[in-house]
Amino acid sequence: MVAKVVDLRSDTVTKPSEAMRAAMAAADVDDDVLGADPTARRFEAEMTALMGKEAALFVPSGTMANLVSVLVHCDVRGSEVILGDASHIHVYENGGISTIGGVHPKTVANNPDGTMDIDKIVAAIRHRGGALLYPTTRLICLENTHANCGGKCLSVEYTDKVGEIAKSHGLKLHIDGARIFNASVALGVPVDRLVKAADSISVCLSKGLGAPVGSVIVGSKAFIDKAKILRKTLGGGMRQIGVLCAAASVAVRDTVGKLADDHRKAKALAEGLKKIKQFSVDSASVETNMVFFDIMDPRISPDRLCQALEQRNVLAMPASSKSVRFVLHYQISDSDVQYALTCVEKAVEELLKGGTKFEHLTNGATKHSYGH
Ligand SMILES: Cc1ncc(COP(=O)(O)O)c(C=O)c1O
Ligand SMILES: C[C@@H](O)[C@H](N)C(=O)O
Repeated sequence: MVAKVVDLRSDTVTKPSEAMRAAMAAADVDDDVLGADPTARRFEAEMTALMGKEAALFVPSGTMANLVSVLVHCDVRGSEVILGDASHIHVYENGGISTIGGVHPKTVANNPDGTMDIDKIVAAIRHRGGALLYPTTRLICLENTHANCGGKCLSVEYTDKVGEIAKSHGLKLHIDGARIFNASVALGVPVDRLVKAADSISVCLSKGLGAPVGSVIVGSKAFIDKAKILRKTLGGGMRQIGVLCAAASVAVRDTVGKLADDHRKAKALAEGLKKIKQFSVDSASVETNMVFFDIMDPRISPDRLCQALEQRNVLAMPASSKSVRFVLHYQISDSDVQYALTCVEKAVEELLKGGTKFEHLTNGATKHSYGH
């Protein structure tokens, strides 16, 4: 019998549900480059309505969704985008907006709650008069929820305020909404209201929503028309994508309602971790499905803890040289949370005794570190 693995590395690890697989098998498809895949069109129309925008475009990944969005807004050489110094776009997307798009990043410090100070955003906007010397600010990017800030939610009031600043300075606003549904559920704000101020949003279908692949960009029709061309330029024009959109449609239908449970389980996990005196966990700050905790004992490193957990079939990722990240998703049960906590307690005991011999890692849990 294969031992069950409790995979807390990310909410990207879910396997497609039976309903998703059935929808994939039955999907009505066509060549989406030569014409229009009917299931993709239907799904894009669903997302357009759900997000309260004019149009939507399915893309293979969140990274491509952000890249395409930034490049559409910053389609003139010398453009600059204001974004968080801990944002996914700036830290985890290989600098694609610059290396591929030639867009200059102007980082502003992310606060622990995922925001950037409003006055620092305004101060980062280049004066038009400096065009000979300076890049030209064209875009502001937010991230909601904020992955590197513990899955924190940006409020609708904050988002609207940044939107007002963008508009008053002739700029556009993009939201990296990889987990926007987590924010919507945690805040109790309808998702279309939460993103109302944004000109474009990238929404990951393959994270907490549990679809096997993909993201969707939403925005104005003119924006999406340009995004579609750029998607093709980047090699993201795909053929019978109805197979993927069918699963994504099931994911949106079936999993949004489960996100609150993910948040509850994250809280429960954080409360359990808080009882381990070698850890520092701010369980009160857990707003959605992510739990970050610091290891305060020098005998225990994030890598060694993750290795010891892997030997008990619990998978996690180091988040920095002294912290670990657990991410909850709908395929983690309450008993899995309890099992993981028991394994953490045993791993800590073992590491404190110094008795753990580490086998060669099999699953790659600690080959990849989330941290930066
Ligand atoms: C906040 C955020 N934005 C974008 C992405 C990129 O998504 P993908 O992995 O599908 O490229 C991720 C993680 O995957 C993320 O956490
Ligand atoms: C690793 C990172 O790119 C991914 N978005 C995650 O949160 O797991």
